[in-house]
Amino acid sequence: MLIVKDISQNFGELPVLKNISFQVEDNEIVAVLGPSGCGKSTLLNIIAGLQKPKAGFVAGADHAISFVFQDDRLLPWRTVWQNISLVNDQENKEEIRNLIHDVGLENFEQYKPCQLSGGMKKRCGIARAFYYKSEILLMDEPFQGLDYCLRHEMLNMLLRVWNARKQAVLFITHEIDEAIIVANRILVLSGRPSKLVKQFILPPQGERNAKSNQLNEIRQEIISIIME
Ligand SMILES: Nc1ncnc2c1ncn2[C@@H]1O[C@H](COP(=O)(O)OP(=O)(O)OP(=O)(O)O)[C@@H](O)[C@H]1O
Repeated sequence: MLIVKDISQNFGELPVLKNISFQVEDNEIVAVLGPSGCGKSTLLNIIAGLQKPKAGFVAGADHAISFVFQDDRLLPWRTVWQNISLVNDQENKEEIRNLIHDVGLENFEQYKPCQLSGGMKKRCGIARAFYYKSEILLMDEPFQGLDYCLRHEMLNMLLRVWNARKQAVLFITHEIDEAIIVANRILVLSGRPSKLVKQFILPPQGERNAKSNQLNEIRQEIISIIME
């Protein structure tokens, strides 16, 4: 479980985050939405321990955090297999094979990043993040810049991998529909200084219909919070 308690952050005179508190349970995908520049990446950097907050604390994920960034950060001189395997000391061949299968990279194990498409690099990054045994997986707009179809393919792939492993995921995005597809819970932040305005609990994946009135209402409410 991840506990974020009363986090505030300033950059000089600029107040960015104000008293942000929430938890992410094990086996839960929580999406964070908010207007551009409200401090989503700042929050993630604080949780990852890359930045110290002005106030508040983060608990529950001190030692084991996986991070998927907007860019792929694969080692260019390593193959797909090696990029995944290197995050753990002991190589678990079966788990790597399963992950490569689940992300759809079978037969590309020996390819290097320069031989992969953008989507394939994302798949490799996701496999690597799940292979590293972490308490929480942090994802900072991992599918930004991908076209609509590819983004949907990636979200389905993420859900497939997650369903087989169920781990705590904090997913930062500015795409409302992305959050509605992938998350169990959505946290909505206001503009700077950013506060946690509201959280939405989504219906279980199997019962979720993107066109349902319930999800439309959630979508509209999120839009009105973000546009305020
Ligand atoms: N290291 C830093 N030094 C000074 N200001 C910073 C620093 N990092 C972020 N900021 C400022 O903090 C605010 C929040 O930035 P952040 O990148 O966290 O927002 P975001 O919500 O992730 O934005 P976006 O959705 O556009 O990616 C911005 O005004 C930014 O200029």
